Amino acid sequence: MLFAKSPGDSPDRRIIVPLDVPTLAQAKALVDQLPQVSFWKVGLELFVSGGAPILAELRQRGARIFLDLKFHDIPNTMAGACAAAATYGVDFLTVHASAGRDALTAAQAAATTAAQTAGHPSPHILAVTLLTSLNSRHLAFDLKVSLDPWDYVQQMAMLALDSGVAGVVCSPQEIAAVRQVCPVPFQIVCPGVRPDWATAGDQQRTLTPAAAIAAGADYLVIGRPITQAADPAAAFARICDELN
Ligand SMILES: O=C(O)c1cc(=O)[nH]c(=O)n1[C@@H]1O[C@H](COP(=O)(O)O)[C@@H](O)[C@H]1O
Repeated sequence: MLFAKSPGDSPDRRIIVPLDVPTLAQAKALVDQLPQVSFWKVGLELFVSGGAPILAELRQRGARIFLDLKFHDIPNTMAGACAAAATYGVDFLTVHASAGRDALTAAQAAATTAAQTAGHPSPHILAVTLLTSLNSRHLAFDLKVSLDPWDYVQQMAMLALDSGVAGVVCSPQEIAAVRQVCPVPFQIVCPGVRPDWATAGDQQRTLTPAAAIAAGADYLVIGRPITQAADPAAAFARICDELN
């Protein structure tokens, strides 16, 4: 499962759909509704409520898995959590970049070792740079960070690269900032993606799917525009058409 995006990856294989639902039954129903989706994200809501069975279910169906638990803790705890998560055989796993260099390095090392012991390829640890629900005002006034999102994300990306993790999660608005300092094959995975026919909701720093791919995203995480559409399969197909 350790892979870099191949240049031949078609648009549909570069879209990751989050299973942001409260029960395993609802998650399975969504997976059944969207057989075209090859890459699913399991996040906090579903993992806390339903636990690991959804991961086994997705693996059995041959899907790629992004386990998005956004760990943020001291290095020893991060290492233990990432080692445990790596035994599930997932492709991507998230931690917060602001946990710091030692925690990031420990996370990737522990995940790699645990995955190998369990007979899985190592998961790619992705460092979340700055949540896409935050804007420059939140950064300046609430968090008292003096950098704007572009510079802050770039700093977090340099820290992630330097710490040995495989990539970052960032808004599509900062893809160029990341690529300036993190060469391929460092992975750039972007939520905060909104087709122009969808509402932004709580996302603050967005681009359309086509603009995000044009800017150099390796993968797009697109949730509610697909999963809360009246016809999720049609919404997914419409986004793929726009990317083609
Ligand atoms: O790590 C993530 O996936 C993530 C990071 C971030 O900065 N922003 C963000 O929205 N996400 C996730 O991406 C998904 C976006 O979903 P939608 O806003 O419905 O498209 C959610 O599952 C979020 O948890």
